[in-house]
Amino acid sequence: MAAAPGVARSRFVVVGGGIAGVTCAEKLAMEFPSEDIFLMTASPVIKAITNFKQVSKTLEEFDVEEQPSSLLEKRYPNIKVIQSGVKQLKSDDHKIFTEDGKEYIYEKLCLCAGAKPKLIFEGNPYVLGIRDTDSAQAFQKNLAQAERIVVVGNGGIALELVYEIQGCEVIWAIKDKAIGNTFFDAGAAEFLIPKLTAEKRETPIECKRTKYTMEGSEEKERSLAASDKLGSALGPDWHEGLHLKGTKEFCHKVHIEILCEVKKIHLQQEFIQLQRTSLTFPKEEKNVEPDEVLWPVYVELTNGKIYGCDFIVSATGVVPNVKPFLHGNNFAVGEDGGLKVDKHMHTSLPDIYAAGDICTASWQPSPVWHQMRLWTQARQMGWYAAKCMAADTLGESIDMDFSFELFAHVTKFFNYKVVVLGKYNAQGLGLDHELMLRCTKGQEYVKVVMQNGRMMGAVLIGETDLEETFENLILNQMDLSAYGEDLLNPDIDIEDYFD
Ligand SMILES: Cc1cc2nc3c(=O)[nH]c(=O)nc-3n(C[C@H](O)[C@H](O)[C@H](O)COP(=O)(O)OP(=O)(O)OC[C@H]3O[C@@H](n4cnc5c(N)ncnc54)[C@H](O)[C@@H]3O)c2cc1C
Ligand SMILES: NC(=O)C1=CN([C@@H]2O[C@H](COP(=O)(O)OP(=O)(O)OC[C@H]3O[C@@H](n4cnc5c(N)ncnc54)[C@H](O)[C@@H]3O)[C@@H](O)[C@H]2O)C=CC1
Repeated sequence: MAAAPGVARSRFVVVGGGIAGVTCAEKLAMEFPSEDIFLMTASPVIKAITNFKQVSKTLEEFDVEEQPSSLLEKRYPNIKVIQSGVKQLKSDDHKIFTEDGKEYIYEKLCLCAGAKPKLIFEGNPYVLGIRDTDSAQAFQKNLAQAERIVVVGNGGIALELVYEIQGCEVIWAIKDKAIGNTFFDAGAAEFLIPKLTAEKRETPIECKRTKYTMEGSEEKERSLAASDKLGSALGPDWHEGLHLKGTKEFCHKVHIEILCEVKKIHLQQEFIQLQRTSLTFPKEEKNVEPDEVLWPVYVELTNGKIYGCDFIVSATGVVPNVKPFLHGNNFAVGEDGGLKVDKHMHTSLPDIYAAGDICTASWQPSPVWHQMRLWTQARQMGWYAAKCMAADTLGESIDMDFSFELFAHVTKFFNYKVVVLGKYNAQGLGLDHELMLRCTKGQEYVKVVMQNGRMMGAVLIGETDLEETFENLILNQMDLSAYGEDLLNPDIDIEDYFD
């Protein structure tokens, strides 16, 4: 049936031009070459995966490029990119409405609208989040004039920032006892800390990849905080094209405040007032210059300390972008605010799927897989959601994708290769587990998590070359009790052992 004038109809509509949405649209375009696939996105550019490499059964590596949507349409002529934000969904009528006043009817819809930074003191102009190209550039611009910043949060972004920033004092405020709590335990944190104090060689700052920039776009004056535009999350090595340098000549100067949160943020005037009454300035702290100036803003921590700074980076996690889709639609939403999806990436509403950062995996997972909002999972979910949409359309059955058998992530922190596998931090294992460690200072840190003689997870920092063997040992759940500590004995070639 033809759609009414002003209304477009497509069998498959995907919302979101990030990794999840683009991968989903590409896979649908391959499965249904004679169907038009509509890809709606609020951002003017889309994310494309290049140089995809399957490192092992479950570990994958790739680059992410920002590209004009015309390139995607050229690669897949049956993908039509519609550059407009979705402002409303009427799931009962299978309709979506975009910001530009248009209406679209779908048969099957996949929501891949990502997430946005969950900021502390949201709305405070001195608090910055980092998510997309715009916010990263706003950060770089502000850093170029900064002498001291406060970084709050202890996950991926904070870890990358404190290491990359040069020429600016960093006060790093973390809730936990040790750094990097989302990826490491205290032992790994100890291994990494010396890198924060080491003098870092000044590397030439250059763009590793050609990045697409909007033609004719002029550099606008920005306020401290970036705009509210919904861009896609940044790609691997996002900081390599940025000049993350403050005004000073030193490399690293990081002071870590543990077991604390931000209690209050005072503007300069408020601080001056308060100083007259109760608050006092920070005393002598390691890696903190004595204060001789007044700062634009002051951060009061729950441990009673107050630090002046130029601005604050809130690297405190993300919240899924569900807002435009919830009104009038009874979606089941997870505790983390994401759209709950079942083992076929299906939300609780008919014909609506979700993938990537927007969704909350709500199936019974494999004992060694868990969700983390990462680009590998965004790709895998987008791909698998398209396969599920295709199978439902064709009345076929489908098994869960193998990528959800084992949590596997490879990345880089403090210039070390980092591989995390399975329940690498003994997540959900309770007290009933054992840890085995091997560490050579400055070179490698290997930790395995064992339960009932079986390997459940591992953290591998440095060039350990153990990822494939450990991946297999976790996947096949072999009883390793007989090998004891030999499992980590560097004099034994573990790969031969298990051949
Ligand atoms: C600074 C930073 C560093 C990171 N580093 C790593 C890393 O090293 N390794 C790793 O694995 N992961 C990393 N991540 C996480 C990773 O980038 C994300 O998990 C992943 O990109 C999510 O992809 P997505 O497609 O689900 O969402 P997004 O990339 O956020 O894309 C969402 C898309 O939806 C669009 N959109 C939003 N709302 C609407 C709407 N209403 N209508 C239409 N379109 C809409 C947006 O414009 C965007 O195109 C990092 C994230 C950040 C911010
Ligand atoms: N190399 C990698 O793999 C990277 C991955 N990422 C991913 O990008 C996403 C966003 O990164 P992050 O913002 O770093 O999120 P995150 O989820 O990795 O870490 C959030 C951190 O903030 C802390 N936190 C939360 N609320 C807080 C509060 N009120 N006060 C103080 N601390 C608080 C948490 O304890 C946690 O340490 C994540 O999904 C992350 O996994 C980001 C950068 C690098």
